[in-house]
Amino acid sequence: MKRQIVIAGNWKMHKTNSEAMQLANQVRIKTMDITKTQIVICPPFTALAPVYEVIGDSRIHLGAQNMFWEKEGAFTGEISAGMIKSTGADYVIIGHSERRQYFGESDETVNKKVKAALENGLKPIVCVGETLEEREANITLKVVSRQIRGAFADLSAEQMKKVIVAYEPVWAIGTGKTATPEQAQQVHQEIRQLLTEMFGSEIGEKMVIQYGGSVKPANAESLLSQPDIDGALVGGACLKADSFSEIIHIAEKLQ
Ligand SMILES: O=C(CO)COP(=O)(O)O
Repeated sequence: MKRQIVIAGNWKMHKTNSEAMQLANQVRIKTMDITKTQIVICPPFTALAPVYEVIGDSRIHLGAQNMFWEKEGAFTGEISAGMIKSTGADYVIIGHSERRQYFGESDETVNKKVKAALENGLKPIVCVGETLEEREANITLKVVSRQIRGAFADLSAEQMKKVIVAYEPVWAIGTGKTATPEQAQQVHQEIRQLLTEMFGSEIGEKMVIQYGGSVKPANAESLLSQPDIDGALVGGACLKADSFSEIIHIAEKLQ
């Protein structure tokens, strides 16, 4: 049986508050018939509270795109897990490749953030993935394993029950180049095997592993039909309610 599919939209640095509320409302209306698929939308920090007003207690969950690991203090410009939680969000994306590439995030900082998120009742969506150079050098598995071991160092199996992993090959993000379903499935299977080794078969079996990288209505079905692909982390296609809800409806039919 397929695990529950989780479709998350990473809005990245898009949408003013009024635009964000409009998009969230359109997504809410277009997904009213969805009962099985878990939907998460991740607007920028500034729009979290206003978007929560729109989605309220609907089945749509709210997530942030990043956070800092400290509780509070003199960290100008940073946002804590508790602050995110207070907006109504219950998810947070951690270690996105854009954060790693442009903002110096490392496996170590990802690990600190994952721990702080869990301590504050936020479910982390932890991103891993190789660059094109790494794929061509045949070190995809090595890179992804290092990222997984680093991100989840010192965590218990109990804590891992709250975690989602997103495999996002860097070369497929925003490029229109998707990993083929077979390429993605292979890495997902390897990630699941590694999680089983680290945390036992229950975690390995139940872990939701999303695929991200140019997911759109045209390729969603072939990706989501793979046995180890349990959802999608959608960038560009989540900025339009039509394409995002189309992906969600494709997921709904597969369960
Ligand atoms: O980075 C992504 C989601 O986190 C994927 O972005 P695109 O869907 O635009 O390739």
